[in-house]
Amino acid sequence: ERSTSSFSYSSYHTLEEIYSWIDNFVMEHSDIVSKIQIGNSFENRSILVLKFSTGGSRHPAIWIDTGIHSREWITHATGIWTANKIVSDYGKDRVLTDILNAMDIFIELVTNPDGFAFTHSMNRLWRKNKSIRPGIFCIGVDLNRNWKSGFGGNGSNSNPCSETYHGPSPQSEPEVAAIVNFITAHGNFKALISIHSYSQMLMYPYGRSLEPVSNQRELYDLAKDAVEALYKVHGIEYIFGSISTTLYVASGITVDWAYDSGIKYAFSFELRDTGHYGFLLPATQIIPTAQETWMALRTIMEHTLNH
Ligand SMILES: O=C(NO)N[C@@H](Cc1ccccc1)C(=O)O
Ligand SMILES: [Zn+2]
Repeated sequence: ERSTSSFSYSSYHTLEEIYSWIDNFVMEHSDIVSKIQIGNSFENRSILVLKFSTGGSRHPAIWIDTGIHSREWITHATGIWTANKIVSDYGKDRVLTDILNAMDIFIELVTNPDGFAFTHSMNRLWRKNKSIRPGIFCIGVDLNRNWKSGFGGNGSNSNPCSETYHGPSPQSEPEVAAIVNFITAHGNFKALISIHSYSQMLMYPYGRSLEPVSNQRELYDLAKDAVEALYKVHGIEYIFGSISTTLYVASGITVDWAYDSGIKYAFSFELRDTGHYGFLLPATQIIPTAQETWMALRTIMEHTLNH
C-alpha cells in the first residue's frame, strides 16, 4: 500500500499491514509524527514507537502502549485509530492542541510483535512473547509480569508454562528492556497508559499490593472523570480503581514500574467488552471503542498537562 487512505480503521490488520501503515502515516504527517525504533523483539522484529511532537528538545512526555498481550487485538486497532485522531484533531481540538503544543506523545502500537504475528499464524489466543531458553519446554514470558517493580511477587508465576510466567529476571525480555531503556533515557515522562482488553476497567497502581499510592485520591478522581467522559460517547460503563482492589493482585506490571520510576499518572485500561466476545471482539466495535477510549485518554492527558 502506498498511502493510509486505503487503510481500513474498522478492520483488524496483520503485523505487516500495521508496519506498512506506520511508514505511510509518518510520511504523510512528517511535520508532527516520526518513527523511532527502540529495539528488537526476541525473534528480531523491529520494536517501533510513534512520536508526536510540535518541536522543543525534551518536552514533558506521555507514553501509550497497546498490544503488550498479543491476543488483545482491539488494543492495537484502538491505538492506530488514536494515532490518526491526534493528527486529524491537532489545530482543531483546543484541548489536544494545547497538549501537543506543550508535551510530546509516544505511542507503541505493537508492544509484543512476535506474539502478535503468532496470533495471526498459529494461535489466536496467544498472550505472552515468544522467548525460548535452554532446558525450558514452554514458550514465552508474560510481558506484564516482567517489570522490576514487585518482580516475582504474588500474582505472577515462576512456572514457564504459566500464562503469567514472569521470566527469569526483571526486564529479561527485550520487549520490556527496550521500553525501560527508552523511558529512562528520556527522563521526562509525566504519564504512562498501558492498554489491555477486556473487562471495561480503568485502573491505576498498585497491582502488587493493596497499599494505596501516595496520590491515590487524585488518581481516583481523574479515573472517575475519564470514565465519565468515556461513558458519554456510547453509554459504555467502566469500573475504576487500583488494580489490586479492582481486578486482582498482579506483580511485575508495567504501571507499577512506571509509578515507582516517578511517573505519577500511570494507568492501565481494560477495553471492551465484559466477556460476551472477550478477546474476539468483532471489528464492527473497533471505531466505537476507539472513539470512547479517546475521550478518556484526552481527559488523562489534559490533567497531566495542567498538573
Ligand atoms: O491480561 C489481562 N488483561 O488484558 N489481564 C491483565 C490485568 C491487568 C491489567 C493491567 C495491570 C495488571 C493486570 C493482566 O495482565 O493480568
Ligand atoms: Zn492484557
